[in-house]
Amino acid sequence: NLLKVSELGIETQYPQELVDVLSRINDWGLDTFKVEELSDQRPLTAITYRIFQERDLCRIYSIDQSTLLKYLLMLEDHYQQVPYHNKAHGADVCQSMHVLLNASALDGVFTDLEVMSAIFASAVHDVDHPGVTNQFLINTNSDLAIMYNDESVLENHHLAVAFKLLQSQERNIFANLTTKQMKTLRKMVIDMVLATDMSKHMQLLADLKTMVESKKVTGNNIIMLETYDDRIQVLQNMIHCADLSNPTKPLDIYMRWIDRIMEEFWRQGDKERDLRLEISPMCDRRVASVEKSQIGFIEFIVHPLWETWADLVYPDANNILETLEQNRDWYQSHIEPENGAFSSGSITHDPLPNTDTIQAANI
Ligand SMILES: COc1ccc(C2=NN(C3CCN(C(=O)CN4C(=O)CCC4=O)CC3)C(=O)[C@@H]3CC=CC[C@H]23)cc1OC
Ligand SMILES: [Mg+2]
Ligand SMILES: [Zn+2]
Repeated sequence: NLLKVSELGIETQYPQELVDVLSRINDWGLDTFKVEELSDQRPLTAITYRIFQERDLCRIYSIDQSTLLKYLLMLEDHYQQVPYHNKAHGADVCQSMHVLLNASALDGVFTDLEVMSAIFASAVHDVDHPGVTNQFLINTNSDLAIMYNDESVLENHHLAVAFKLLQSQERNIFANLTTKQMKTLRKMVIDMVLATDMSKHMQLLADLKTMVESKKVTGNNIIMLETYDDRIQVLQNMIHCADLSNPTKPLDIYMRWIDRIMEEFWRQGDKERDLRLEISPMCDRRVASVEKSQIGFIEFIVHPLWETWADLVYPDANNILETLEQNRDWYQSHIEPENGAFSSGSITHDPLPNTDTIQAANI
């Protein structure tokens, strides 16, 4: 088992099973929940450590393995125990980003530093998330909203926590980067995590569409990105896609993410009800229509984004888009029937949002 610990980075009673599950590290559809169970609740450390090994980043950047483990374990401990935005989500987005970076249309496009920045940004992107939205933090005059003046409150906080944890010498995984490399990494990580704020979604998607229309490729269909703005725009859309990847995963895995996000939204709705605040979209557990919310989420947000991403890296994301459309069709055909006026329980009230609802959702 000692060998296993150094290879895996964490202690576990199931070393062989964990090694077997992690052998799918490069696949879309790795079961993050299985890693969570088999790693003794250390999915973020297990997955991120494996990706650093897979990409040989410790050798390339002289990162001491015990320093990396200390940082990852501390980072993981700073994810809160909330239903969805917990360490399993961080691990899932990190692994999804890792797979997206392997698109053949992006072969050789990004430097090792950009790749490490993207993996790091994904691992840290929701650290210390309190399980409520930016709007809720603003509406309740929270300390975080005061600290960040209502602008990308959560995303600024995730970044501050992630970089603060680097400040101790025993956890500074970037100690051997040059000053210039660290400056570049820090800027790219900030730009990527800030791009996970859903209020940036429409602008990000519009810019991606423009890039797709004017796409320049080399002879063997590899995307050419000449400026920092082009390069960071692709990385921002990539982390945004990874953050919105639940509906593109195998249906059984997708359903388990839905259970978690809905419980987190409903707990926020419970708080809003107690505070006599207007209950946010999809947050009222008494009038929930989970299927309709997912269809709206896919139709208005997830599919437009993934359709455009699939264009950019054509044909590398075709299977992902296919699974998304199959999952959408599944929910379309499983909408609970409109209940009669006298039925109890979850009668559905959520109308599919028209555009001003979407605008109102401040996305
Ligand atoms: C697995 O399922 C989900 C996973 C994540 C999210 C997130 N949602 N959001 C916004 C909430 C407000 N939004 C809306 O209400 C838009 N909208 C409607 O008006 C009807 C249906 C619908 O989606 C936009 C997305 C987040 O901000 C979370 C944090 C970051 C990324 C996605 C997360 C939503 C999911 O299922 C609805
Ligand atoms: Mg977030
Ligand atoms: Zn996230």
